Amino acid sequence: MNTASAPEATGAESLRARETLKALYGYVRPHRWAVALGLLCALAGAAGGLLQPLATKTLVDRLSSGGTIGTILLAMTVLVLLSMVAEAFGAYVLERTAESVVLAARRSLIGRLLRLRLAEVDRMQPGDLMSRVTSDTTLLRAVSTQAVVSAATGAVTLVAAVVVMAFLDAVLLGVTLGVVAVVSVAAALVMPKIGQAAERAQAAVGEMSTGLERVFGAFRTVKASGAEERETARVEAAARRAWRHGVRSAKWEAVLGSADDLAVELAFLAVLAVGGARVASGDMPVSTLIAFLLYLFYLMEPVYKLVEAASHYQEGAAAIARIAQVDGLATEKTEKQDRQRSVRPRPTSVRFEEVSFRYGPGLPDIHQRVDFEVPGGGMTAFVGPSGAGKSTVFALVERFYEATGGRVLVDGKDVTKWPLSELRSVIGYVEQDAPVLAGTLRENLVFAAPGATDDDIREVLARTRLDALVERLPHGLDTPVGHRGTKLSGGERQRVAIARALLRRPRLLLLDEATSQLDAVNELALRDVIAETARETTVLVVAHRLSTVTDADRIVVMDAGKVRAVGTHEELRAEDELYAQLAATQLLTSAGRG
Ligand SMILES: Nc1ncnc2c1ncn2[C@@H]1O[C@H](COP(=O)(O)OP(=O)(O)OP(=O)(O)O)[C@@H](O)[C@H]1O
Repeated sequence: MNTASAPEATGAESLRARETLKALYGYVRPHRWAVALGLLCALAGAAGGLLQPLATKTLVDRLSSGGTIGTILLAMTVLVLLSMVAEAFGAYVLERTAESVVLAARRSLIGRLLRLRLAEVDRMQPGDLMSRVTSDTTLLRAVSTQAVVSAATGAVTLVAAVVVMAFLDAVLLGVTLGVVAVVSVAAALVMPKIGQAAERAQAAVGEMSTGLERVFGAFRTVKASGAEERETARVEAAARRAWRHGVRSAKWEAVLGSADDLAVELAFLAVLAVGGARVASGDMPVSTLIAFLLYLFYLMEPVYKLVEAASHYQEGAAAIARIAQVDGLATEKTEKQDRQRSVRPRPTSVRFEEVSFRYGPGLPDIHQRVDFEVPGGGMTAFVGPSGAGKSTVFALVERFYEATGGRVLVDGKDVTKWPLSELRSVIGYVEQDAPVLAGTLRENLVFAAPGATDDDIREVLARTRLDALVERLPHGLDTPVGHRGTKLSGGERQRVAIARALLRRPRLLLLDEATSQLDAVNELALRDVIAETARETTVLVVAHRLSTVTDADRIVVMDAGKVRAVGTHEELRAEDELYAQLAATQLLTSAGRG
């Protein structure tokens, strides 16, 4: 059997039991009064149960002495009803609280996930991160309230029952506890196995989400590659792993569940034997034996509760460990800020001072002492072979990653000194694959500038030549564009992405040109948009088209993580061998020297 790979399975081990308990307390703390109320109700219910055998003993004693039993019967009925009401109310309070714990955990996870640093997201799988929000938090439901209350009521009622049993007959209690102790040791050995299986099952659920996310992220490619069956098998394998570990957890839970039954059954037989002998010898009245046996069955309840609490705890601890891993990931510090959109903004300058950068420890240097200066305004193109580090320049300007050496300055100020949200608010960024989000065209346009007015939108639509498209669409701006904008053409998606960036009225526009060639009309339109924008904004373009560079005020030629030359098209064509080679082909990046 394949027992392999639960990539995150070490989580529970790494998070020590004390930390798990601390984290659990953190979840319960805001709801402690509700949990206390639930506990009180559960205890009231349990107390009702605890009094029953004593009432039964009194009833039997009265019957034997020929007394009346009406009042006792009435009292027992009221007791049963009251304890039922208390238990039902307590259960509701706890379930409600459990949902609130899940909500709080989800809210904090969601808030955290969207603020994660890009380097962390590069390391993790988005599908797995999603499953922590959807699936792992669900497991908190039982552990945060039910397990806490079950453990507390179980412990209290167990002690109370033991005290009453000791008062009834110490010898029989000794027999009972002896049997329970033996079975408890066996149960304690089983516990960690449940936790381990639960964590592996949750990790497999994460892998399943990762697989699905991968498929839907490239749905057409999957179909076009005829990869449906292979991808189905991949996701199914994770589903089967989740099943296998789930079943393993169920098996140990069943063992644990029967262990508590066994404890009580064995204790019952032992008490019956020893107690029967003592009644026969006249050392003990029969009513005491009956009451003791009833307590023994009553004991099932707290023992069952303790076992249930323990297995919920094992499952919950697995979830807590996985959630805590997200808490351990580095996030960005962003502050909310009101943007001033009315005034025409001043273009910013950009400067790289001897910038070195690698994407992570142990990865190669992508930038090696990159140094260039771009004054405010105008258009600067970055060219160079594929992988030279051009898009990485943009990632560092946006501070998606931080330079490992040197400084990146925007408007003369180190990007690490800018408040992050302020830095990004002056930048408009168009990614290379120009992502469009599910939703309407309008939602996509105002995504980076939620306060944009209809006039702003109209102006930008005209500039990006999207007005004709809007007129054609059945619901105009309110037409849904499909998952990732699949209902738009590639050129339209790119122009939507540019319009979105322009609506932000950026002081600096970062445009990572798509490698695909646009048709002549679109190319011309795009060229005009960039030229127009460059009049009032600093525009940096990772250029893949000759037309873009011939228009540029300056061109930065990059090669293997270094700036090789800076100049205009004419200058570079005459002076730089690589640039001359690149420019000789229409598609600038394909002439890589490899
Ligand atoms: N998130 C990342 N993690 C690790 N390595 C990365 C990451 N992003 C990019 N790289 C690596 O960094 C190098 C430079 O990438 P970059 O995207 O800056 O190149 P580029 O010059 O823009 O290339 P292209 O013209 O093909 O878009 C590449 O070799 C790439 O493999």
